[in-house]
This record gives sequence, structure tokens and C-alpha cells, in this order.
Amino acid sequence: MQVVYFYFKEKEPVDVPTVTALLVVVPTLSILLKNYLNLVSPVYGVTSCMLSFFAFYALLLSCMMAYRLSPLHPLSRYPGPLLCKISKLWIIYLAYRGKLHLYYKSLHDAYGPIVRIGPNDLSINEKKLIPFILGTRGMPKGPIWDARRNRQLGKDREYHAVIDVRDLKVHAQLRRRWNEAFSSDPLKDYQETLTKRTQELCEHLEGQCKNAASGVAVVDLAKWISFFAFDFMGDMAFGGGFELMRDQDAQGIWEGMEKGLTQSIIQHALWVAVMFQSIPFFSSGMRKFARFAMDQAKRRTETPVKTKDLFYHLYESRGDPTNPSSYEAQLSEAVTDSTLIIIAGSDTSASVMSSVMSLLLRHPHAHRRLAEELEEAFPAIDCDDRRIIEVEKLQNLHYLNAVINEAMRLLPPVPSSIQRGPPKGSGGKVLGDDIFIPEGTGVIVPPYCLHRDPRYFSPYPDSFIPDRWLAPNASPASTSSAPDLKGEVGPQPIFKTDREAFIPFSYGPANCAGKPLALLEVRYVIAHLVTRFDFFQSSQESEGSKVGEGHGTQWEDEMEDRFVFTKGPLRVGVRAKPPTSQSG
Ligand code: HEM
Repeated sequence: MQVVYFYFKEKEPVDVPTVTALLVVVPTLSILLKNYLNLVSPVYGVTSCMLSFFAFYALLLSCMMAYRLSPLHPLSRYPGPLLCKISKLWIIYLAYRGKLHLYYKSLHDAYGPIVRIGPNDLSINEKKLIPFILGTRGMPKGPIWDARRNRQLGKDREYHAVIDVRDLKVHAQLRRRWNEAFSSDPLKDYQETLTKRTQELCEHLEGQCKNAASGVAVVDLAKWISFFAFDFMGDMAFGGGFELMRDQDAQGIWEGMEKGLTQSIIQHALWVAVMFQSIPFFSSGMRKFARFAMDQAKRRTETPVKTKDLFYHLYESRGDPTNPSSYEAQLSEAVTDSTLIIIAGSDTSASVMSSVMSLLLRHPHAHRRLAEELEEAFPAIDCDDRRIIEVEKLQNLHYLNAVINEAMRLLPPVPSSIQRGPPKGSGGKVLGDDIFIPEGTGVIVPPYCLHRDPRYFSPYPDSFIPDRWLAPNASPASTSSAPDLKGEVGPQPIFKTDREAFIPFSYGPANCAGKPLALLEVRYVIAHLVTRFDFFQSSQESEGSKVGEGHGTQWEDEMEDRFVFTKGPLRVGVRAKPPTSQSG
């Protein structure tokens, strides 16, 4: 037993043959040998075998727990709940419930900025430590990526995606071309596709309104926005391939991917990932999505498209255009990265856009103010009498950006899974002056907790107040006659808005590679939705909502932390606004 225990403690094996050998073969052999020597009767033999097995596992688990709770454990000085210290199973259970973000927040409220959330895991909710964890002086990606990598595309994958590579040098190499693919010139190339798909989204919604007797259709806006985001990312990654807005996920691709997210519990323990991977039932959704991605990437490598998409900027612009076989050579990378584009780029952006719309619905004053800002900024109309939304102007619209920031503050699309850990063989890492992180530790920096911490965002850290982004930090000048929380005109509280603690796109060299595209997309789509439609709260959404509150609503209650936030439906009444010239 001691040998098995020390082997587990030192090597942490996860492959099925070794684990089976240690947990089944070793005890079986030793028990058989013991019973052979003591054989009295078959009944005695079976009972004795069972008792011996029980004793073996009980002793093994007791040794593990005793060590994890003892002062000898390298994380013993950090506070945290007992259940977290002894096993990962508690966190895995909470991850299964989808409410880890709320749990981590409650832990930080109770224990302070550094909490032990697993036998070898810490959660750090401290702004001044962010550069030491995520910055250029920080650490590489943490252990969750060993588990997530296994799950994404199957064991046969040879090539690491930029998001899951744990070696800093390899990451920097891979990241270079992503940074180039999202620089200002390529970004202009993506605008044509964005315009086309946004127009399509608006036309689908207008179609729904036309079909409704009163002109007001009740739609699940979150679903339409998700379908839009997938279609758009499909265009970026594969030059087309998804037509979810048109076909409503007839092939079950979106559903497969969403199921994959639900299985995100696997990221909390590599052994769980390995176990799930070997059970086809659990991994079928993600496999279906991976197969689809593979087919699309193959098609895309064989048929270069006219529009310069993300695939072009990541691959084709680097290969020899006269030699199609150079694309072939990159197929493995292309499949991996294309899948990553869909996974990283669709649910995240869709989550922000849907949250913005949900929050605007509950805050009519903010909605009105945003509509006014947009109408003033875009007076020109096109031949269809629609406002022309100029992309270049969007980033300078203060209220629009304040609304988007505030939605990402309250509901960051990646609420808790930003993780780093000391590199293998480094012996550990010291954060700041005296916080030692031993090798083998995973450290998360949870945006959901930072963003709602009153040390960084106050007053009312849980409330939706776009104005907090407009006022200079805690300056008396921010006391103005701007509308207050209830939409009344009155003196504004003095806000503390600490941008260094605002990390919806993470921070440092492995922050979100797609941030420029994501912001462009979110601003553009929100501007269209707000200027072209009137939205009404459905009775479901209004339940439980309070003026000025950003939480406790159905929308928020249904969000689940599955690495990215997954969303419930957003049922709204929608009416197409009359063409601009008729609206007076
Ligand atoms: C509002 C939308 C989005 C948000 C809030 C968001 C947020 C994030 C976050 C928090 C990470 C994890 C970084 C870390 O571990 O430190 C990430 C990584 C990444 N995201 Fe995004 N993302 C968004 C949209 C996109 C889009 C549209 C793309 C385009 C394909 C994209 C591509 C990536 C990539 C490639 C990575 C991996 C970067 C690396 O490891 O170097 N994201 N994103």
C-alpha cells in the first residue's frame, strides 16, 4: 500500500494501464497471495478478499487526506474549506452544477484574497498579483490545460493550439501569428463578413416581426445571437460552413458543442478527463463537433476563398499561394486552430452581446441613453432608409463602450477559468515578495470575483451602472447631474473604477488573442440591434429583477460557469423600428 501511495503522491499517474495496475492489480495480487496462504474455506476467502480491498482503499485515502491536511503540505498556509483541501471531488461536483463562479466569490468573501480551492489549487483575487501570475513575468498555462487538451480533439492530436500550450517559448512562437492576424489591416478584411452576417441577423429578426400579427414577435434573442456568432466565426475559421441562422442547427453542430461545454467539469482533474475520454457516450457531442471542424478545415484548405478571413491570415498568407500542397502540410494546425476559433470566439462574444441586451432591457434609461448616443453619432441613412453604422466611429462612443464594459464586468464570459502554474522543473514561483507557489499548483485568477470586489469597483459592485466607466476614478468632478441608478436626474455617486482589476479578456502575453475582433463585433451588433429594433421585456425576464440591480434575475441565475458562461433563453418581444425617415 505504501508503495502505491508514494507512487501516486510523487508521479500523479493518470493513464488507464498504470492506474489499473496500481489500484486493481497490485491489491489483487497481494490479497490473493495472502488468502492462498490462509485458505480455510471459499466463504472465508471471498469475505476476506473484500475486507482486504476495503482496508487497502481506506488506508490509501486516509494517507492522502492526512497529508493534504497536514502542515507538511506546501499549500498548508493558505486558508480554504476542508472539503477543497482534501479532494477535487467537491469542486468537480460544483462544476457539474455550473455555479463555480458563485462558490469562488463566496470563498473570497469568507477567506480573503488567496484561497486554497483544491489540494493543489489556489484562487487569487488580488489586483497587485495579476502581473506576477498572468503578465510577462508570470507563469505558463496551468494544469487545466492538460485535461482540456485531451478532450478537445481526441488523443491523436499532435499539434498544440495556442490556447493550451504550457511551454512559454512555444506559446510565444504560436501567438505571434495570432497577433498579426488580429492587427489593424487584417481586421479591416473581417469587416465585410461582419457586415454581411449582421445584416442577416437583422433580416431574420425583421422577418419574425413581419410574421407576427401585431408586428411584435416574441423571440429567444440569446439563441439568435448565438447562431449569429457561430455563423460569423464559421466564416472566419472555414470561409463558411455554419448556417445556423438559416437552418437553425439542423445538423446538431451547435448542440454538440454546447454539450462539450457542459462536460467542462473534466478540466478540474486530469484523471476525470482521461476517464470521460474513454467513454464514448460522454464525449460524443464534442467528437461530432471535432469531425465537423475537420471536414470544414479540409474543405477550406482545398478551396481558397475570395474574402480574406482569419484562416487566410493565419495560414494562406504565409504559404506559397501557387502550391496548394503547402496548405496540406498545415492541415493539422489548421484543424486545431479553426476549432479553437469557433470555441474561443463564438460563445464568448455571444454571451457579452446577450448580457448587454438583457441588462438594457432591465434598465430602460440606459437603453434610451444608448439609442440617443447612436442616433446622434450616425445620422446618415442608406438607400433602404437605415442608419449607416460606421465601424471606425464605434470605438469612440463613450456610452456604448461603458455599457459593454459594465456587462463584461458583471458577467465576464470566462468567469473563473483563467489558470496558470509554475513550469515543470522550475521548483516553483514566488509571487511578489513572499507568496511561494510550489510546482504542481494551479492558480486561478477569477474575473467574476475581481470584477465584483468593492475594493476595485464601488459603490454597488453588483449593480449595472455604465456611468462608473465614464466618471474619472473617484474624482469629485464625477458628482454631476447625470441620471442616477433609478434613471432619475440627480447627483452621481463618486465611483471607484479600477481598470487594472478589469480582466474580461485576461491579461499579459496569453490574454485573449481575438480581443480586437471581439470588441468590433460586439459594438457593431449592439449598435444595429439598438438602432433597428424596439425590445420589450417578456414577463419571464422581469421576474426577480430590481431597478439598479445586476443580479438575482432569471438571466443571471441561468448562467452556468462551464469554462465560458453558458446562457439560458432570453425571451423578448421585438418590433422592427420604422425606417429612419418615417420615424421623425
Ligand atoms: C467578448 C468576447 C471574448 C472574450 C471576453 C474572450 C476572453 C478570453 C479569455 C478570458 C481568454 C483566456 C486567456 C487566458 O487564459 O489568460 C481567451 C483566450 C483566447 N481567445 Fe478570447 N475572448 C473573446 C472572444 C474571442 C474571439 C472573437 C476570438 C477569435 C477567434 C478569441 C480568440 C482567443 C484565443 C485564440 C485565445 C487563446 C490566447 C492564448 O492562449 O494566447 N476570443 N479569450
